[in-house]
Amino acid sequence: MEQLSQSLLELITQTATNMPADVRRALKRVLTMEDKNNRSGQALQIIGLNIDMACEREQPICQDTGMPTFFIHTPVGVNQIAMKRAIHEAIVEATKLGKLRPNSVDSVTGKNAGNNIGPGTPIIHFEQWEEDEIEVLLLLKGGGCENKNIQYSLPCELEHLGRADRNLEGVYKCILHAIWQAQGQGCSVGCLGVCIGGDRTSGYHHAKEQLLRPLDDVNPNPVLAELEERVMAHANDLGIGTMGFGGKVTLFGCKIGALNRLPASFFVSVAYDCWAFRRLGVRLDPQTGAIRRWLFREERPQRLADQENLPLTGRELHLTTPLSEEDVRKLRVGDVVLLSGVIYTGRDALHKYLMEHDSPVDLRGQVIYHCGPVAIKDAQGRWKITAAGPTTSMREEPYQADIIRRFGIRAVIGKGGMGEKTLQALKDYGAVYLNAIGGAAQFYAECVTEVEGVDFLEEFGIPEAMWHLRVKDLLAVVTMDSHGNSLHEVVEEESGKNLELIAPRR
Ligand SMILES: O=C(O)C[C@H](O)C(=O)O
Ligand code: SF4
Repeated sequence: MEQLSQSLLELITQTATNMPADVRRALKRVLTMEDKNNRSGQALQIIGLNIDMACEREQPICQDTGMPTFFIHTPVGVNQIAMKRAIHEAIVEATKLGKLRPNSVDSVTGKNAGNNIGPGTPIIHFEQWEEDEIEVLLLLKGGGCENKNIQYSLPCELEHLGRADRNLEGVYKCILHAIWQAQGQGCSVGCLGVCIGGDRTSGYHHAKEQLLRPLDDVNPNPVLAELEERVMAHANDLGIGTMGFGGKVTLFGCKIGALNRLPASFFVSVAYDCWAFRRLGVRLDPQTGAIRRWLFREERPQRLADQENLPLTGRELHLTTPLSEEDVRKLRVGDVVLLSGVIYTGRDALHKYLMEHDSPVDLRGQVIYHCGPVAIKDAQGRWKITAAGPTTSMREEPYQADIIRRFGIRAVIGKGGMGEKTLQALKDYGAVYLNAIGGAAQFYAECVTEVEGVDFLEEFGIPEAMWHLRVKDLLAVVTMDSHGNSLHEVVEEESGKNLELIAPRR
């Protein structure tokens, strides 16, 4: 098995950087469904462009390279201990090369392992089979969409939908509710893996297994096939749209499986995957570990975007940091901004820290970017940002208003929107929320012209550190302004009403 580790490294690299063929086909269709001149359409164009850039550069599609989850079938007699060792080797190497972000954090100490190895990471599921090849499927599912997974225990009451009973109608309601509760926070357009039944653990596991099915297959169970079709026919009437901007497309796949359950339990487990749906596979020679063939991978993928640069409308507003109150008060929901100057990344660890400590830099008039980049050092020892899309902002809701007030921050860039407390702070202190396009890590890395410094690297690790980034023309949409308007509130409310129309209460 001398080639095994190298084959696995190729699998990891390709999965992080090259979108699967079936997902490309689905997204290509999605791209034609939205008008390029509206917010969702422009976001989709950026997503298409980002997928092309990632593939050409062999760099991560999204900076969150997710939880490496392997589903492996081996012929009887293959040494699984040796395979596990080879997987670990490949993961460490892929992390060094910046194909994976260091994503494994000690849950007790908060320390980032730095190499993606630790208790529970990576996840490896082995099974034996009677074929004479090894099959390795890899799913890289990021944290933002993982946070939007949801498990229902039927019967239950659902907002906007009323009672969900222990039957397929109840399951249908749960699935629609799952899409609705995710809004744009899981980087819609999304794709669902669903399991009806099982227990709490096997339910989620089987839901994820559904994501291993080709998007264009037909469910072998005709009842589930019909349910999948029904979800696909109606989910796009919700109006959530790309990134929750409102629009015609919200979902590009729904795969449903079922497991037997205990009489007392009836779970519906939903695994929500973002548009950055990364899963590929390989068939390996069981003697050498060499790749015999690829699964889901397109040899020479065609470009998804129409052109190499984003077509701008000319209506974009140019802003340079530091921002004044006047700059910010002029902005209204719906404006598209091109931001230049120095911005500071900060996510969970930094927000918690700033609640109790001073900032290492003066943040008056400055911009906080909710972002955990992939960063590697070049040959001269200088930091280079190789992937840098936004992270879900809602996690900072408990802190953001206080931090805006205490430090005089004028803009927050993130994705998925924030809540009422932050909206009030934007109004009270003159600040704005800018929604960047989630997952577009190459598109945003391109805007970073220089790393001017970094704080808390040792303490917080690469994704959580405070990076001082000089950016040029970073594109984002104003979705919460300083006049009390929030696009997220509007879309959530309207899609809630649509939910009531799609599946009437009983
Ligand atoms: O961790 C990240 O960079 C992003 C995360 O996947 C998210 O969607 O919030
Ligand atoms: S940032 Fe968005 S695209 Fe990336 S892993 Fe998170 S949910 Fe997926």
